[in-house]
Amino acid sequence: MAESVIIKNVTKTYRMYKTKGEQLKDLVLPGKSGSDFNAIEDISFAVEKGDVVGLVGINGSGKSTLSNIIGGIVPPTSGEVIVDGEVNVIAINAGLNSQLTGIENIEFKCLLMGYSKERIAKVMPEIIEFSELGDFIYQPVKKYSSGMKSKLGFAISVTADPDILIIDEALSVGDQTFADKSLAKMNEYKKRGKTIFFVSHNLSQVRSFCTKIAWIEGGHLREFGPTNIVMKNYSEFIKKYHKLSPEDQKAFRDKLANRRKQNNK
Ligand SMILES: Nc1ncnc2c1ncn2[C@@H]1O[C@H](COP(=O)(O)OP(=O)(O)OP(=O)(O)O)[C@@H](O)[C@H]1O
Repeated sequence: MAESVIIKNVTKTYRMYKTKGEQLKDLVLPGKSGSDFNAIEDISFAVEKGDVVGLVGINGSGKSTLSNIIGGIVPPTSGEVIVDGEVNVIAINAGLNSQLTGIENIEFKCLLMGYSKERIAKVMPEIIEFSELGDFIYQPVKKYSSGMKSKLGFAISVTADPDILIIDEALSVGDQTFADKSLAKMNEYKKRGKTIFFVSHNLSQVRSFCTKIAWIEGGHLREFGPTNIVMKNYSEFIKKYHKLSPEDQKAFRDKLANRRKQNNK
């Protein structure tokens, strides 16, 4: 089978500051204050065309960072992602301009995807209908709730028919009817052999929808493989994690966070 996404030694490092002063000092004397934090570190795996990959991990593990790097929204600090085809990311805020109206956002995203004026005019009614936003489509996106933003993002992306679709928690904020409709659309994509990345905390949805799982822990890839195997291990981990006292959970998260810090002063 053909590889559709190859992730090679990808690391994303953010500079962290405790105060505004530290941040300013780092501008004047680079490297003298603040510390580096690896949101993700040395992640490598390859995905084949038609794979539906669930990205799982506890809060802050690096799922969104990885999906934004695969989608080309965020550049990696080192490593590379090789993608065969057009990628589209659906997340609550991905690629939407809050100053523009819903309609203007649709036009803008379609232009970015290289659509002609005629093609935009053709897909516009389809996108508006899928979005269920009614007259809100004429309002600036800054007036939208997170569910409404997610609806608009989902409607644009599924109509764009990309080769690779990344869905980041987009279903968790909408209403149930919209989530069902979106899940049906995602299943249609799956049947057509498209590559999908699905970021979710809803483990039963992940289990039923995904064929492979990448389990991210503290910025590292802990496991990658078939859903039945990785989800068994991940569910056991989550059960144990939830049984820990809040102090022990914090100690576990701190241990992972320390591993991600560099050059600490
Ligand atoms: N722009 C940024 N600047 C600094 N740190 C960031 C930035 N974006 C993400 N991080 C940090 O990187 C880590 C990974 O964040 P990310 O959003 O990728 O995690 P996640 O697994 O998607 O979390 P969640 O399940 O809570 O959505 C977090 O500790 C986060 O604080």
